Amino acid sequence: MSTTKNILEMNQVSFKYDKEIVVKDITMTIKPGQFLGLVGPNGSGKSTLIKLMLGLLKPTRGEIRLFDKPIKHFRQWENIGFVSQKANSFNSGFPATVLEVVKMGLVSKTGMFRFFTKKDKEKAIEALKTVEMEKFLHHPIGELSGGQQQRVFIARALVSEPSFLILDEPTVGVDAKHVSDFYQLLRKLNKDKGITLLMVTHDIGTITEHASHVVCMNKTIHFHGHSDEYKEFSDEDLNQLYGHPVQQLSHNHAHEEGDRS
Ligand SMILES: Nc1ncnc2c1ncn2[C@@H]1O[C@H](COP(=O)(O)OP(=O)(O)OP(=O)(O)O)[C@@H](O)[C@H]1O
Repeated sequence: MSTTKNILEMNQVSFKYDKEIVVKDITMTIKPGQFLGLVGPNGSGKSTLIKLMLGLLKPTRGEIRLFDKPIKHFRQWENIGFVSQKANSFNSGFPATVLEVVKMGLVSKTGMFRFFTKKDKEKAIEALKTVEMEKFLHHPIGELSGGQQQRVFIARALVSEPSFLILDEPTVGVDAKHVSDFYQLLRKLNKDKGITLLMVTHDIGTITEHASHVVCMNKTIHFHGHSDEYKEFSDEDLNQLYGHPVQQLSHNHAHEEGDRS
């Protein structure tokens, strides 16, 4: 049983690339076991916030703690898995098999110049089993569909057995009929494997069905709480936040007008 109090804490974090502040006064926590959906309009600072969490950018102001440690003292990066936006866009000629791609997830642990061991291979196969892709072990990655590639990238992130997994728009490129299977996989990771999840998405209608918590941001945080409370957000609140009409579906599910594939 983990004794970690908070997986992530941000305290009044602000960031600017140049002159303009793109992330402002963000205070939020993610507790072990949560599945947090991070939503907001295009350009609202979601990817920047993820880069700050991963230590790829340094805040202009404020503090970040990972697993209860100030980020500058944090060393257990293998505890955090990351699946980036557009990870699933290998073309058909890409010269790597599914197994090779997943084993690359161990590079941060093993170092580039150490050969993979039999145990590494077993771990990679185990991760592929978790995402139900073990039968594609020797397939070239580029020959798989977008959704299948995305599962392989999740396996690559899982191979170092992280307890916190960050996914940046993982359903982009996954065809609609496989999106619900994808959420089922996330549920399995969260509920059965106890992995804390943070998922960036534009799909504000669906995420509230699956995530336990939602953060809605547009430079600053507009909502941070339980997803049931987020469902209470009115059309007007959402329209104001997105700066254009946002379509509401039944049960107050919302999705953005127009597709941004
Ligand atoms: N490397 C960069 N240099 C300068 N400005 C940047 C850089 N990356 C992003 N920005 C700007 O910072 C703001 C926030 O961008 P960010 O990519 O974090 O938003 P986002 O919410 O992830 O957007 P999207 O949903 O479209 O992916 C935008 O105005 C963007 O133009």
